[in-house]
Amino acid sequence: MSLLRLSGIQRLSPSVRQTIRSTTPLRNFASHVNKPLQSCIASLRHLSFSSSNRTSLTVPSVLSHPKRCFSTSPEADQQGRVDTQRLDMSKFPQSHIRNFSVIAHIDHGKTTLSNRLLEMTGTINTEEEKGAPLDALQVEKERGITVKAHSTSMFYKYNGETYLINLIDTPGHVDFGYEVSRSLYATQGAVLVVDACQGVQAQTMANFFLAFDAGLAIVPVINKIDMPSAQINQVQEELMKSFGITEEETLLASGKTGMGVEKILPAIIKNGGNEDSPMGNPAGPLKVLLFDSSFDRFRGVVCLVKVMDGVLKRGHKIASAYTKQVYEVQDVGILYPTQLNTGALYTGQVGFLIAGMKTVKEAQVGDTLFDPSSPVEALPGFKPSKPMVFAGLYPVDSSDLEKLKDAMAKLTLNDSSVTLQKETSDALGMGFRCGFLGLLHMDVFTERLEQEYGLTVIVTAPTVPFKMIDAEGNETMINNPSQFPEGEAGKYTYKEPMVNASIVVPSEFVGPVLVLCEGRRGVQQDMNHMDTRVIFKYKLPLSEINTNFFDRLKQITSGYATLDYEECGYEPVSLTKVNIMINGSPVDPLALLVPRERAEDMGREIVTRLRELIDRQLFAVAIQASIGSRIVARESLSALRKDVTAKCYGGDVTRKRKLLEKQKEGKKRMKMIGNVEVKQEAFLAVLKRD
Ligand SMILES: Nc1nc2c(ncn2[C@@H]2O[C@H](COP(=O)(O)OP(=O)(O)OP(=O)(O)O)[C@@H](O)[C@H]2O)c(=O)[nH]1
Repeated sequence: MSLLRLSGIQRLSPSVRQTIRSTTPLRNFASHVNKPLQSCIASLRHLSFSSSNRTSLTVPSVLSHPKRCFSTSPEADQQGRVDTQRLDMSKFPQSHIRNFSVIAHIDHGKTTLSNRLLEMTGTINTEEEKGAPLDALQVEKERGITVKAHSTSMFYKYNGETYLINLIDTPGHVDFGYEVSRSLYATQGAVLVVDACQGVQAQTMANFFLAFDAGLAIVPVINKIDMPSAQINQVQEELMKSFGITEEETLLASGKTGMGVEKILPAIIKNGGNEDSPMGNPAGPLKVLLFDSSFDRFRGVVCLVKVMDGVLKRGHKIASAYTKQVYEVQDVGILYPTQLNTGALYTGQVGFLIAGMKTVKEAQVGDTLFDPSSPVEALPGFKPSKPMVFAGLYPVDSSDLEKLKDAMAKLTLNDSSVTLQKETSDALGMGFRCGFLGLLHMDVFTERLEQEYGLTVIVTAPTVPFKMIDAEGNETMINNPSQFPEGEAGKYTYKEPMVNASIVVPSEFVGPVLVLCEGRRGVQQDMNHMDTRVIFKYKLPLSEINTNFFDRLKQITSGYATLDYEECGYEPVSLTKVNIMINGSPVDPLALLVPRERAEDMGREIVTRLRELIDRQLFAVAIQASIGSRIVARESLSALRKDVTAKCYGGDVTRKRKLLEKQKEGKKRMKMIGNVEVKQEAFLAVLKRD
């Protein structure tokens, strides 16, 4: 068995190359395929996916450090466990280190498989630890999704030698793609997990090409082979057709039962050989890549680092290339799976670092840390993640504003991709305009506010960032419909963010998917057949993807379609604002920016939907949509008071109180707009489209 890696490019047959070229949704991979390896590496060095939100690699780490050092490793027991009390990290030279990420489409079983590996190597032992050590956030456990990449080290004995293996479990959802790209930067290999029932899906392709472009060794694993509906042969064919991965290269496993999992670590060690151990100069001046950071209430900022050259030791001084600040290393070690102080990390090793940084802003992801007495050239760094969805967050109870501010400040300590700005709404009072990576990211953030800080918030209709351009060509970003210059809109031109979307769908659903994409202003770029499935590539406005596109896609394909997308620049749009009024008063959080040609239809659709979402009140309610001063739609709610206690025969006070309490509970996520109660669903009515 051999690992697929950069040098494997030449092995690909012309038909496979063609398939990769035509089915590659996200990168211009084809341009590297036919070149000799040297020029291929040279061009990879200069790869800069400038238009990509997901991709932030610029120079694959494997290419930038020419030296390696080999010697022997320390003794471990048969399972690979070492005496953590006397752990000497200097005993793990580069030849005995493997750093790899686990990548896959969402729900294909990365976390389950990663946990199996930790169990197998004795890294986790107790039942509690086996729970879900790699999905640490409450929201991750509850939803069964990974939101943040999780790094863990383990020891593994192979052919009498102990290896230090660092595994990074990455999120599968497209919103958190930036976590995948920066994780890949700290690794030399990637385990590509593919569900045996679902086969190659949209994020399988996106993540494969991220890893492939970074020159990583790829270990393909067909997972969930215990499932009765597993179609191993078919998935194998898809891997061959999509990526040129042969049957001999593929491992079969089940993260759930543990079947076949024992072959994964040997594959990572053996097949890559020393070629896949991390490079770097152990005798060189200290150079450390900071690839992730989090905030610990007790310990301050915890950085995740990879030592590129030299040795990182407790007590030594380090400087940040980004902030120019100097710190003293207070603690350094590996995550096993919790922090284990080792006093030092050596070239090629991945672990944590605590250096008295006060906020995560000081711990800029992609930063280079070095010895201030021996300055080094900074690593190229990562492109910062850019928020693509903006929404207002308002406390249901206005007196919670300060609490909300504090809670958001704390949450953003751990999630620097969220942007915050104070805003005031006529209808909702004081709140915050927040920028998120996508709708799931927004959902997770608001859920964490509720779970971790007990705060209930109203989220207003999300909008994408538009560009407003004046006659001189000056650009202003518009993240809120209230910034739209209604009276003088004609003085400006507008641009909207676009995405390149890849959709994988069974052939029988081609028709409905075409109709959906065209209806959402999509322009087809490509369409390819892969056995019984079709891969579409569409250029679509991001605002269209954000309005229940994925839900509709799932509905019309009986749940089979998968979607991946990445930002691909801005295109002109003729923009206008639709205002919504309740009983004659404009409700600013319900306003939306839409293409002029769709504005009237959208106004009508939203007013109809709001009619269903706003409860009847003691008085009549009029809901209207207007464009400028022109009313384009109107719906009315007649007066009615729903008496929830009507069925309680007079005397039973306790029962009556219980019902009223229940009704109160149901009103929790509501806001009074004028004298009309508007519930959370109404604010998100704009997200729904037929
Ligand atoms: N039958 C079976 N089910 C599995 C296997 N591996 C994972 N699952 C199930 O598949 C679902 C998703 O598993 P996860 O490990 O959370 O998937 P993931 O890829 O980490 O998910 P994200 O990080 O959210 O993308 C869970 O319900 C698992 O129990 C397997 O080998 N066999």
